[in-house]
Amino acid sequence: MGAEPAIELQALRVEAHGQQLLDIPALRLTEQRIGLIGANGSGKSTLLRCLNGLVTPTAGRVRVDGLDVARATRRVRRRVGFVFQDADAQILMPTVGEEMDLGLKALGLAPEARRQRAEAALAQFGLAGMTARSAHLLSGGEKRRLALACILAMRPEILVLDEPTSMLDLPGQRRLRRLLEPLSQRLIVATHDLELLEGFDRVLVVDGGRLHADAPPGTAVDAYLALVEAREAAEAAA
Ligand SMILES: Nc1ncnc2c1ncn2[C@@H]1O[C@H](COP(=O)(O)OP(=O)(O)OP(=O)(O)O)[C@@H](O)[C@H]1O
Repeated sequence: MGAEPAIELQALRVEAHGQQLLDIPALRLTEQRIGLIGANGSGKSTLLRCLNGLVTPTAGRVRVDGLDVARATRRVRRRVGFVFQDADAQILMPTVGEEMDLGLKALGLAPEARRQRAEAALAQFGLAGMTARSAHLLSGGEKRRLALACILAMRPEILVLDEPTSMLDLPGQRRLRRLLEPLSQRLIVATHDLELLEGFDRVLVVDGGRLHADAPPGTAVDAYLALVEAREAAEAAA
């Protein structure tokens, strides 16, 4: 078992309450920019959650850079930063500064190092000088950027983003895309924002918990569109 930079999924099944949520074949993910698309309820969040142990598969195994997610969950979570779809679910502390400090404290960093990292990450995400602000009174876009800044300040090697641009207005979506683009981390992003996939290396299409396509963005988006159109045609004919 080497520390090769890859996320490896052994054939993965997730079941809950007798229902199959995910049934994905073995996959090896090594690319820098990987997208995950599919209809509401197709299993995108469930798959992302398997990557850092938030969901434990019923069968199969996930390895991140050689680490078994189920056994080395803490080490995997240091490596894999997870940004939730709902920033409100991620933001726990009353102020921006306290929120930034929470994860950095957990890393065992000294106060001055925490302050420096927090300030740098806030500036990177357009939130400089906002440490005293109430985290819960930020706008939706600011909350998203705060959630990202918190995770990135912890310097993960892989960033998992669940619908990072949902609920953002057009300028907010564009701003977030521009912020994500230069990041050196490997990104794995579930999204309905197909423009976000521009320049991605690989896109997985999930449908009903199964892998429908695995291709570069253009081909994958075409496969997704064809799937949607086939469903619509079947519905119209019924
Ligand atoms: N813990 C759970 N118990 C039972 N069902 C679950 C659980 N978690 C998710 N599901 C169901 O699994 C399916 C896939 O959900 P998931 O959130 O992964 O979809 P998604 O593709 O991320 O959807 P969306 O685009 O709406 O965010 C849904 O039908 C959901 O209701």
